Amino acid sequence: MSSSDTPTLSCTLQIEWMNSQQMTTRKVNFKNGLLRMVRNGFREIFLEISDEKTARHKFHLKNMIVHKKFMNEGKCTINFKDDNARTMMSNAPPAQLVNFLKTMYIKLQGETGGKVSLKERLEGKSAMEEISPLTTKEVLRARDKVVPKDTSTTPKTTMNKKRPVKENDKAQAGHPPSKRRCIASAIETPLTAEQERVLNAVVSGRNIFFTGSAGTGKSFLLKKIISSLPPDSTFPTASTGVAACHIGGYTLHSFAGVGTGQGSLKRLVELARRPHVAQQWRKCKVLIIDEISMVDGRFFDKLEYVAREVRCNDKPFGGIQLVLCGDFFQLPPVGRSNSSGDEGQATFCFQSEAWDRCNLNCYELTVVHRQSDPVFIDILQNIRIGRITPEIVDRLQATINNKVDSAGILASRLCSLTKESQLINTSKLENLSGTEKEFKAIDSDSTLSNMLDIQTPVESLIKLKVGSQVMLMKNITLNDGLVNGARGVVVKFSEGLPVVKFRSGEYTVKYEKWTVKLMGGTTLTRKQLPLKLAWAFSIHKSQGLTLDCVEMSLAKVFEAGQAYVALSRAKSLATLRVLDFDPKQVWANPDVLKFYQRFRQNLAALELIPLGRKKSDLSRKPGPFI
Ligand SMILES: Nc1ncnc2c1ncn2[C@@H]1O[C@H](COP(=O)(O)OP(=O)(O)OP(=O)(O)O)[C@@H](O)[C@H]1O
Ligand SMILES: [Mg+2]
Repeated sequence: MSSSDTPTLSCTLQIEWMNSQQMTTRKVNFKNGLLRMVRNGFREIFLEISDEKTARHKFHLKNMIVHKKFMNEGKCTINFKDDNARTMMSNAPPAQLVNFLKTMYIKLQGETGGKVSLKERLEGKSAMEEISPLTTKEVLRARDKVVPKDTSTTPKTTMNKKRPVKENDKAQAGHPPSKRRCIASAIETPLTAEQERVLNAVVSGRNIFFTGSAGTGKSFLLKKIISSLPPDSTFPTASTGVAACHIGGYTLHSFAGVGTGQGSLKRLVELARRPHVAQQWRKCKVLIIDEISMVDGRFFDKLEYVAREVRCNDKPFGGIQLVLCGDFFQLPPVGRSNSSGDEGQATFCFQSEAWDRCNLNCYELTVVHRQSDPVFIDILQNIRIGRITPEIVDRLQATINNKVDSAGILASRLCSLTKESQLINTSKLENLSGTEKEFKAIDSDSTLSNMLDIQTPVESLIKLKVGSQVMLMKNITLNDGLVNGARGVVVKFSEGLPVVKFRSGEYTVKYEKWTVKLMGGTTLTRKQLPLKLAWAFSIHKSQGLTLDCVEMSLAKVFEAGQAYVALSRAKSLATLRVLDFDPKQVWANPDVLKFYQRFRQNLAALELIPLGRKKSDLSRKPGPFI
C-alpha cells in the first residue's frame, strides 16, 4: 500500500453554504487549507476543513457528491447534500488528491457496514478522532464492492463516475478504453525503491539532478513527481516540444519567455520582465526540466541570471527549486544552430556555471524497465559508454537476419536525418494503392498551428491509406498495449475513422486532444488522430520513446550518443534489426564520460553508489574497441 494513503490533504480551499434556493449565503477561503477525515463515536465519517489558524468546519460525508473531472489538475468539488454546502479544492498535488479521494471512498464503504449499539447511542459518543490510514483489508473489501452486479446497490455516496472500472476490459474496435483506467493504472504502477528515494528528495525541497540509462524510468518518475507537487507553483518543462508534451508541460524556452535566448543579458531580462512572463517566473517554486542533455549550458547560465533578476532574489535561480532529469550519454544540445545563437559550439548543461552554483543533489536510476533481457541490457550499457567488444559486434550484426515484421506490421526504420525519414514515409504512402484519406487537426487557434506542429507529437494533416504503417502517439490504455510508440497497420476505415491492427488487437482510432500551455496561463489545444506514419522515423524524434519493432541503418550517425538512442528504443534484441552495424558508429562524448566518472566518484563518496556497480564501469576511454 502506498504511504500516501492518508486521511489528510493540504490544498487551497473554498467553502460555500447555500440556502434552500441554492443561493450562496456564506463563503470562506483558505489559501493553505487542511482536509482531515474524522469519525465520531458512532463511526460516522466527517470531513473537517481547517486553515492554518483555528477555523474548523465539519461536514457529514453521507450523501456527498464528488466532482472529480479535474482531479488530475489538482481540483475537485464535494457537495455535502445534508449540510447544503460545498467545498472547492484547488492546487492539490494530484497524486495526493487521488489518494485522498480513494481513502475517503474506501472508508465510506466500511462505514455502511458499521453497527452502532443502543448503549453507544445513549452514551452519546461525540468526540471526533482522526481516521486511521487505509489497511489492506479495507482496500480488498472495497475492491469486492466496487463492481456492483446490480446498479441499484450503488452506495449512497456518489463519486460522479459513469461506470465502475473493470481491470480485464479489452480494447476492442469501436469501444474506446476508458482514459480513467489509463490514468488509474499509471497512478497505481508502484515506484521502485530508487525512484521513491528521488521523489522523497524532491518533495523535501532539495535541488535535484537525476540520471540513468535509457529506459530506467526517468520520464515515468518525472510524471509521478509532477503529480506529487502543487500544480500552481510547479512548472514542468523539457528541452524539446515533444518531450514537454510527454510530461504535460512547456518547452523550457516558452516557460522562460526570452524568445530564442539570443541577445545580451540585459535584453533577456527586459523580455522576462514583461508582466505576463514575470508573473510566471515569480509564481514558480519548482522548475522541472526533462531531457536536460539537450539544453545548451550557455542558455542555462542565462536563465539562471534572468531568474535572479526577475525574482529580485540573489539565491541560485532566484530561489526556485530545480528538478533536472536526463541522460547526457543520449542526444547532446543542438550544435551551432542552437538557441543562444552565439558563436561556437553549444556546451553541456553540466559545463555551465549555474550547474555548480545550484548545489544539485545527484541520483542515478540503475534498474532498466524498458528491456528485460539481461544480455541486451548489458550490450546497451556498453554502447552507452562507447565500449564495443567483438561479442557485441557479433550480436548486433546478427540482428540483420531477425524477422521483426509480424502480421503485416513492418519494422520502423530509424534514420539519422529527419529529411530521410520524411522521404521514405511519403514514397511508401504513394506506392500504396487505394484511396487516400485526410485527417485535419482541429486547433484552438489556427494562426498558431505551426507552434502546435512543434509542440505536439502529431501533424496538422495526416494522410492515410489502407496498408499504412503507423505509430500510436498517445497512451490510450496501458494494460492492453495501446501505448505511445505502439506499432500497427491501417486495415480499413470504419465510419470515417481508421481501424488499426496493433500487436494487441484491432482498435478504431479516435480523435484525441493535446494541450499546450503557453506563458500567461493561456492554453492551445489540438484535436487530431494519435497517429504518425511509421515506415521511418528520425532518431531525434524517437528520443524518449519505447518502440515495438525497429530497424536501423547507422551509417550516417553524426553525433555521440545517436546510435545508443536508436538501439535503446527497442524492447529486445529479437525486435531489433540493424542493417549495417559497424563499431565506428558508436562513441561517447569524452566530456560526458569525464562528467559521469566524477559523478560516480561523488556518489561513492556519499556511499550512494548502487550495490554491485563498479566505478571502473565508467572509467574507460570513449571510442570503438577500447
Ligand atoms: N517502476 C516502474 N515499474 C514498471 N515500469 C516502469 C517503472 N518505471 C518505468 N517503467 C516503464 O519503463 C519504460 C521506460 O520508462 P521511461 O520512458 O520513463 O524511461 P526513461 O528513463 O525516461 O528513458 P529514456 O532515457 O529513453 O527517455 C516505460 O514503459 C515505463 O512505463
Ligand atoms: Mg525519458
